[in-house]
Amino acid sequence: MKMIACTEGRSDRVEAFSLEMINAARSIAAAGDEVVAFFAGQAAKAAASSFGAADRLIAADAAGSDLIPAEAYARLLRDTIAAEQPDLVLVPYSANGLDVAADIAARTGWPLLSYVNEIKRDGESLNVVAQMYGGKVLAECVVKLPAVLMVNPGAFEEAMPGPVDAAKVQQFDAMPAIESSRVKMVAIDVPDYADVDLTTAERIVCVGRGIGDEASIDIARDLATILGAEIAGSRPVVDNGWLPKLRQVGKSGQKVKPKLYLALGVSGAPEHLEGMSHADLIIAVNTDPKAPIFNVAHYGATCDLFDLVASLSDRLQASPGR
Ligand SMILES: Cc1cc2nc3c(=O)[nH]c(=O)nc-3n(C[C@H](O)[C@H](O)[C@H](O)COP(=O)(O)OP(=O)(O)OC[C@H]3O[C@@H](n4cnc5c(N)ncnc54)[C@H](O)[C@@H]3O)c2cc1C
Repeated sequence: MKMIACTEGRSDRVEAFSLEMINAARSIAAAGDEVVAFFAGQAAKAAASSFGAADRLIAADAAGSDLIPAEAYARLLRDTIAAEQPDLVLVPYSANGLDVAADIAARTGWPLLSYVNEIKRDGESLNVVAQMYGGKVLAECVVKLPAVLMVNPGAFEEAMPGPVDAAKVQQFDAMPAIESSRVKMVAIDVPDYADVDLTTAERIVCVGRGIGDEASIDIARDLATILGAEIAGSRPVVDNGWLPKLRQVGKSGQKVKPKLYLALGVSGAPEHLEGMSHADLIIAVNTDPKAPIFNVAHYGATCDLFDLVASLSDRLQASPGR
């Protein structure tokens, strides 16, 4: 079986979820199978020095531009699929991947399964566990190959980074596809980290919509201060203007990996998990025992966050240093 693991990166860095796509393919590869990493973007050199867990790398080098629209990425991937004839294409659930996976499935006629968390091999088919309803329901599916799977970042461990054998790197110019693309990506707005950089925080207290209103964030902020943690929020909290955008965790926010992640009133939608599921220790507080955040939490409390935060803050203040 031949598998293409789609990867991404910008400037001189590859996205961590790229290594997860390679590992997802590796996890179902049997002897004699081949895992081919596909990359399109400016970070082709970084891809060649990171994706050694794949058997080969096909890199479409957008040397002059970080602005690669999904339309161009999909076209480059389609050409690669036509040349390689893979049995399986793994695409990350990313802004780019959302467009690319649909394009590939529509044009090849292959089935597409989205929000994939688990993949097991069964002869010519795959048994796949995919999320539905923001992760509240898990669907067990059997899909015949060839197929396209859009895999949730955070669902698989990252493969060990390392260089790809130079003889196994096939590089070509992505610029013609970018220049002829009907969609032009004009700019990428990178956040200014002068205020806070959650990506380097060791402890994070994250509030979700369960916090109720802006004023109530103060009780979580006080707990964060006691814990020496940064305060963060899920997207609805940020969309409501209760916390600044730089403090949003998730797909369209920051990807964090603190030693402690305390999630208060966060449901654990896939887009949120993408930003925090690799934290060393996740503690979740939610009144709903079926909240998907408990699927990734190491410890969980099914209770009202206000009760827990109040008594935890009191206990910590009563015995500092514990
Ligand atoms: C393309 C795209 C990108 C996205 N990017 C992001 C992103 O970067 N980050 C992000 O977070 N989301 C993102 N989302 C949104 C995501 O799908 C969810 O809607 C969002 O994460 C839900 O936020 P939440 O958990 O705070 O709210 P909800 O899903 O409303 O959950 C609130 C939770 O609080 C619990 N609760 C309520 N009251 C209490 C209480 N008193 N005590 C304890 N628990 C309580 C409830 O049981 C519930 O589980 C994105 C969505 C899309 C489509």
